[in-house]
Amino acid sequence: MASVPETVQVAVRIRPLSEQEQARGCQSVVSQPSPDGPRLVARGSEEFTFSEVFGPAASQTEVYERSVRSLVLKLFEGYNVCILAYGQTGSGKTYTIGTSFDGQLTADSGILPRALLDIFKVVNGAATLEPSEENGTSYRVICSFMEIYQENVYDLFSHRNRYERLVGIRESSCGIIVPGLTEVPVSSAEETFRWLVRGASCRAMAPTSMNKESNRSHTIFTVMVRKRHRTDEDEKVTIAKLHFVDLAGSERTKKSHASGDRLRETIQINKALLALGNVISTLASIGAAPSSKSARTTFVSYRDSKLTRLLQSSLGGNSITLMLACVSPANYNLEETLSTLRYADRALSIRNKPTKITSASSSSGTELERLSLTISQLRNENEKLRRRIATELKAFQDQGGNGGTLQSRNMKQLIAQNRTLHGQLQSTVEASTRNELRASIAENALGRMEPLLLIDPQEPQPFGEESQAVEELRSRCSEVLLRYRNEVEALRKRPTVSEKVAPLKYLNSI
Ligand SMILES: Nc1ncnc2c1ncn2[C@@H]1O[C@H](COP(=O)(O)OP(=O)(O)OP(=O)(O)O)[C@@H](O)[C@H]1O
Repeated sequence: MASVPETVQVAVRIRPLSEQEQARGCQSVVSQPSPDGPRLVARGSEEFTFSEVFGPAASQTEVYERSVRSLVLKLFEGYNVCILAYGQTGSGKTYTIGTSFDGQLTADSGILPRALLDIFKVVNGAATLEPSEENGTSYRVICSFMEIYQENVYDLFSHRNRYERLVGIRESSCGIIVPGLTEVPVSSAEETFRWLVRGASCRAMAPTSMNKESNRSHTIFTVMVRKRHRTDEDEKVTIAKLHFVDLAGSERTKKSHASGDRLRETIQINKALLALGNVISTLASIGAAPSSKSARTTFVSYRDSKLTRLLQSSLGGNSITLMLACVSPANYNLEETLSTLRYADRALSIRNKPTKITSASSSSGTELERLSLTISQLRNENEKLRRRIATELKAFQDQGGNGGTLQSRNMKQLIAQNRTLHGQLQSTVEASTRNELRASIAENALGRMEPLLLIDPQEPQPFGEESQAVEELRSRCSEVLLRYRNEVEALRKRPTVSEKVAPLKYLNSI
């Protein structure tokens, strides 16, 4: 099995000179000393080394095969994976990720539709990773699509109008969650393509001086794969997520001559990218000297933007991360290109701790997915216990069932303990199911209510008596919201299944 990269992988892609740049007589100022090597030279003298470098002639297939496919397949081992495109506006991020895919696979299709094809080849049995696991393995695939526009998060799969697509993000005991985000179960690549095309059509887009179809938001397309493998002895469930992050392009306001809405967007985009840059710099300094005192005490400011909060587990967290840094080769863009390359160079030092997600305490999955993991874990533990008791009981009976010996007393104790634990286990699973379902329902309701409380600056605002009525309604909604939030917090503080069944560990160690 291939090893897991522990630092963020960084691949740089140099796009070809655009027609506009050629017409302006721009020169290429970025080159590769050797065509397939990892080195790159900018301005003739500044040299960088990355995990991979793709020149202007590199095809979409080459980028996918060399840098992405092996990471996509890590999903099936239970690892979370994040692929993140970064770069100046118009540098080729959306082209490389394939967020603007039109549903037809061609040589120009980006890595996202290619990854979906590979995922469903495994899920639908056309390709197998581990032949021994062929039998008894089942999969469930769920996808979601969100965008961060001007520090608001929108659900791109929602059927509602733009304003009602707003969702909140929340920190929970199992990481960052987005309550109310639409999660769609999908069963084929084609079905997922349709969702991708539909979601992408709702993205905030506008022409800029650098790109006539510039994306003005950051998007995150997530594919979650739940793999359940059953054997006669036990059952293993892994849940892993693959995020495709298409960041909005950085842009110098002076150069773009943006004004009005475009200028406001640019300022917000640059602010979020600055927050991301700060997180990368801090993590890079920690990664460079991981055992130093300062590394242990340094604070990483994930909370500075929604983007960094959502990417927290991908940067310095438990996932395998690939940054695709996209650059223009034109001398006209040299300053932005150097800035992207320095940003990417720093990201190379970030250390992650990729972890397989097989336990119910994972940060992956929906509430119900996590619950199903818990139940499966408990079922396994119970099954092992039953087998052990059956074996010992048989040995006891084979010895004539002499009830007077120490062994028989131990056996009786063990059987009584098993009965008690079995009862405890049943009631804990039931209680946990009820708590988790109630938390999930309350949280979803919370996610739907919060956007209603926000003021949409684009809507005409009420005044006079109407404004007073709206204010009252808003204040009543806030109270309900607060009640919900307290309820969710209280539910989360209740003992978890693993805390309640701690005696099992004692029994196992007998
Ligand atoms: N490697 C490439 N080969 C051919 N064309 C490319 C390549 N990279 C980008 N392009 C073209 O360049 C243009 C800009 O690319 P794209 O929209 O992907 O940029 P972007 O970085 O996503 O920009 P923004 O941040 O403004 O959304 C598109 O017309 C795209 O087709």
